[in-house]
Amino acid sequence: MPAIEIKKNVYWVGAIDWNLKNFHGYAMARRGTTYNAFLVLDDKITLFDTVSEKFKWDLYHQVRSLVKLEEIDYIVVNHLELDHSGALPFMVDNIKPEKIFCSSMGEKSIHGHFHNKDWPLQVVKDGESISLGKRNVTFMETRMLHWPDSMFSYIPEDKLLISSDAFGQNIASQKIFDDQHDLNLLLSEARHYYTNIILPFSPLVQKLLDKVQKAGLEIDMIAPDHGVIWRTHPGKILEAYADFAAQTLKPKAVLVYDTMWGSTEKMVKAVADALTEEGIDIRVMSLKSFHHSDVMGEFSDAAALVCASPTHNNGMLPLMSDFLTYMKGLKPKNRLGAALGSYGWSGEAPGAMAKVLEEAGFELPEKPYRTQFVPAHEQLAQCKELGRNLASAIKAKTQA
Ligand SMILES: Cc1cc2nc3c(=O)[nH]c(=O)nc-3n(C[C@H](O)[C@H](O)[C@H](O)COP(=O)(O)O)c2cc1C
Repeated sequence: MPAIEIKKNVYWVGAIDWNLKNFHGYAMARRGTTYNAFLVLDDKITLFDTVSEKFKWDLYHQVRSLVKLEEIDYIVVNHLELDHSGALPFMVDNIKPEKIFCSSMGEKSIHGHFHNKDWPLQVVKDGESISLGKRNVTFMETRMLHWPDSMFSYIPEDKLLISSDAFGQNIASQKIFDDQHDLNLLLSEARHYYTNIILPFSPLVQKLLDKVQKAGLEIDMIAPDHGVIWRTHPGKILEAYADFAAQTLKPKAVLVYDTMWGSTEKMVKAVADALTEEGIDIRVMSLKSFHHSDVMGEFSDAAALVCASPTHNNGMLPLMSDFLTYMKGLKPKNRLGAALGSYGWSGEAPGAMAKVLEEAGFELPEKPYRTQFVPAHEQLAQCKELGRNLASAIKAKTQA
């Protein structure tokens, strides 16, 4: 894959990871990903970010097609997570840069990752600018978006925002610009990425968007570290982020479940029927078929989450514990929940799931509901009743 000029003398020199499914071990990438790095040819030749260690030679050859590595003067490290910094030691060895720019937390993270004290690090402050010659770079600290070290680099002369992990999507493609793809698909991938990575930091995203607006930055291109570069629709992804961060909810419910012998699944279907009859959009997802990150992607804009598991060894099934732990950590706000399941003799699972939902700040309009062994028509009718009551609460919350 050749280097691609994204602005005059600014090149994409990243790598495409076509086969990535397991994103950092906790989420699923549905379409692979890219590790984007950028090379600016100016009086000071500057490399912005690197790639995952596994792809260091891709980066090397991309850069080498434009300049000799030792001709590079500066490296900017916007984010230390290893998918962007894994190739950094290799590039530092080959480039021997005059300076490596990073945030104050970035300096700590560089030492924490590479234990290398003799790199020519230069810590930059929020709002500080450096000159590359014809261009300047202004750094904007974006602490905890999504790591303490994260920052943006803004090049005013090119109206270019290099945005680290923000505004990214996991899409592997040789078509690196937004206008080469279906916009709805991009926004859906951006939402999936946001929900699984950035959702807990939503209040900070809102502050950052405010700050960018108040600073009156002119932005006509946003270049994130994963996925496509927003050159035609930068406004759309900024708008989408405002919406994701506000957690604007739809009259929609995600029904997530696991089952051993199918009784709990029957109960879920009854709840789903009632929600559908009441006009609520639903998504039914078995944890045996869907990864926890796919469920969270669907739950992103849903007002309600229905959790269903039979009782297993006095608790819920392990896939449900896994999902609830993951979901709680992502801190979704302002949601409704319900818990139900079949049991044999002690029946703890619905109560245990309800407890986690409450701890995660969910409002539960209905008590946890359980049925002994296989639900008969009467019990399924009670599940439908639960579904109808939940639908009323969803409508009230979303004013549908
Ligand atoms: C390995 C195993 C452990 C179980 N442990 C419990 C338990 O601790 N308490 C209980 O009430 N039921 C327990 N059950 C019974 C199930 O909850 C019951 O069969 C239920 O109807 C299964 O629902 P399902 O068809 O949705 O899987 C257990 C079942 C199995 C197979």
